[in-house]
Amino acid sequence: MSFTESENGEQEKYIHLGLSPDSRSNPIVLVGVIGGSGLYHLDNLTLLKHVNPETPWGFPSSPIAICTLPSGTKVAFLARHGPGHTISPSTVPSRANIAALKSLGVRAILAFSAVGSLREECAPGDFVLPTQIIDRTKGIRPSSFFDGTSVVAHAGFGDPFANRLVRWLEGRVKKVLEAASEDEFAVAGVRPKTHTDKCIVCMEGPQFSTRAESKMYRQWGGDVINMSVLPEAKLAREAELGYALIATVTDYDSWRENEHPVTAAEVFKTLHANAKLSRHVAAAVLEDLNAEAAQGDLLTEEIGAMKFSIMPRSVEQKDEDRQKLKYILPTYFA
Ligand SMILES: CSC[C@H]1O[C@H](OP(=O)(O)O)[C@H](O)[C@@H]1O
Ligand SMILES: Nc1ncnc2[nH]cnc12
Repeated sequence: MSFTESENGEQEKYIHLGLSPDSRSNPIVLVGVIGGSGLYHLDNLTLLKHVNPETPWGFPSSPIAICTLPSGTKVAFLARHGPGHTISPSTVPSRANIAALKSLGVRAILAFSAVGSLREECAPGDFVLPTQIIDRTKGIRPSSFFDGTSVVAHAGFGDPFANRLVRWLEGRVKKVLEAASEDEFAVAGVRPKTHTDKCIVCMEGPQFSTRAESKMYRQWGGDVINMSVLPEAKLAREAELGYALIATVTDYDSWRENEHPVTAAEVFKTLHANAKLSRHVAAAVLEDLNAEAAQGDLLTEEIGAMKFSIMPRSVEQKDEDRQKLKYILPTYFA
């Protein structure tokens, strides 16, 4: 295939950004939002179309909504558990989700998740931006794009979230929560707060934790708990995408003495209010985040993150595997 001069320019721009060449045939979308439990759509957006890319790892959880902000900026929205919440946390097709977002040109993912709190100070209704993860999944979720291929890669994951992106979000989320009207967003009469520098435990589920497990996670240093941040965050790192999680607290899990342990009914009580405030936060940050993803330095730490993670004997890598991996890392598997 040959390109005109302007197409060559476009192609260079995509390769410079570490994007899949496939994104040339789609509208360029730099920011992807993954909605969790209770968050199946965003507000204030105009739907342009749905896309459903078939990736080498299958189809995403749901067709991805390509929407425009009031300014015309495009963003992609994906419902993690499907639009009707039909996919359990252990079977979310995370590889397809991350690969599909990357194929659209996405560089930054803002993921939302309903979480249980392991700390008194993180109350239902509060928002938490974690910076660390403890993995308590059980090895049953495909968690690497390199699994089953002849290519071995060891992504760095010491800082599992895109720290610069998290820092950038912190102040903005705080501001939105402070400005949100007390009556509109209060949960049990209390105004939601923002917590930073917290550690999230990702458990397998679908059952909630026992009291003993919940107490153990507190001793380990866990602050909040969910069933979804992994392998999503690992795969975003392998695909060189900036990934940050906005965790919204729904319950106190099962560690509190003399209190009943968490139930789904309790989670549902707070989901609606949290989702409403999440939409508010998304509306407040997406425009600026898109501008940062387009030309700021915010996401530069992710680009090139895999450069020295891939083991070097490329002569022994199978061509079909290189072709597959090119979908997420076109710079290294051209
Ligand atoms: C509905 S309670 C448990 C469920 O909620 C969270 O989902 P998500 O992270 O997608 O908001 C949690 O991870 C569990 O999957
Ligand atoms: N207590 C909890 N444990 C795991 N995932 C959750 N999601 C919401 N609350 C949760």
